[in-house]
Amino acid sequence: MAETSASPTLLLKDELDIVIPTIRNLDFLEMWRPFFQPYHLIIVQDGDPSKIIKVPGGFDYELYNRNDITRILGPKASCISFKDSACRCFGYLVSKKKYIFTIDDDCFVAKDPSGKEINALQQHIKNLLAPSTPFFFNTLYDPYREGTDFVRGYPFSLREGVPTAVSHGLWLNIPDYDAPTQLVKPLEKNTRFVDAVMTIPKGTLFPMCGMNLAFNRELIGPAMYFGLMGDGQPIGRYDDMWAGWCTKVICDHMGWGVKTGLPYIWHSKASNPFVNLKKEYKGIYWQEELIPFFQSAILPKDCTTVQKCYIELSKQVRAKLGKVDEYFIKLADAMVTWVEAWDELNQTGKSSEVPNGAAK
Ligand SMILES: O=c1ccn([C@@H]2O[C@H](COP(=O)(O)OP(=O)(O)O[C@H]3OC[C@H](O)[C@H](O)[C@H]3O)[C@@H](O)[C@H]2O)c(=O)[nH]1
Ligand SMILES: [Mn+2]
Repeated sequence: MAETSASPTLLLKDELDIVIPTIRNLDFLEMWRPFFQPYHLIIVQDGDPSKIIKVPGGFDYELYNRNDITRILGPKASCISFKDSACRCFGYLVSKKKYIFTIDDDCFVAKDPSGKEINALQQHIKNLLAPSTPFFFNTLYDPYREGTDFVRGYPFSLREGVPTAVSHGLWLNIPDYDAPTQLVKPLEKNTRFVDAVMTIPKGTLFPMCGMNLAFNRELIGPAMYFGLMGDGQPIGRYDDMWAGWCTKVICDHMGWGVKTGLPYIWHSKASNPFVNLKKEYKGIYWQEELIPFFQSAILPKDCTTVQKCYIELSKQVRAKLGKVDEYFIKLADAMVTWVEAWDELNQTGKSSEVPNGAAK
């Protein structure tokens, strides 16, 4: 794909929000300042709403705490997790932009093998603006990157590709391992930089991590619900996994692409594996039933919008996973509440965005 004269990043300066969940602080923004400063930030403050989160000067942002979430959503706030990074999806709800990039507050600028700092946001933008190839795998990976192309035998009828809905980035240093793996390999670091972006083939699920993720909100936003986790819930650290499975099934149905690979960020802090084990353990055996469910999920032809797909999926979750655990009945209800909140905030054009400060 030929590079436009203007850098892709500038093309989306006013079309992309950066969503950051935080229960700590935002010092990490200093390192990202050269790449993030031109963009609007949506900060979702988790935990105690009376705690003051200091935003470094010079950033254009809106900040929402739990009181804001309750004020804006009323009873629908029940679908937004508390005391879990899943709260970040509130930022997707209130954004008015076409694209979202979400990043954790312990993720820093990584360097490529040449020592050059990686502008992760720019790479995500390139990924989202270039088509995907879910129907036929290109063995030279992303055919739209400079210096590569489709290989011999690649059908010309498929070379236009399809719209890209999701760009899933990776992590150097602390990899996104589950608790058991973290426990048995406490010192393992990811030092491998793989210079590749690839489309995840249609019909294939993947473990989506919310740490370094971008998506086309206008396409897949209504399905990017980070499931009910944290306070009062029997499970944690499966919010992004849930969103990844739901969105991949819907992207496959709608004919959109999901990419993974570049960009890398530097993940600095390993969360406590014992705490993580307590959060994850039910998910570790439940997912042996969840994966077959998503692999066999079929969406009817009359599901022509993401909302209709998501509601249909929630019905199938209730019917088929409700017997695994009653949690999935609650989650199916929360999925419906999420779509209702999405439509309420995004059809009336109600803007909750205010410059540089707390929400209205
Ligand atoms: O109760 C909480 C805990 C954390 N956050 C914010 O979420 C971000 C991730 O937190 P942390 O870096 O401590 O967790 P990790 O285990 O490294 O994160 C991975 O697993 C959990 C999620 O799936 C996450 O996306 C993964 O990256 C960070 O910004 C915390 O401040 C919170 O809001 N509430
Ligand atoms: Mn982390």
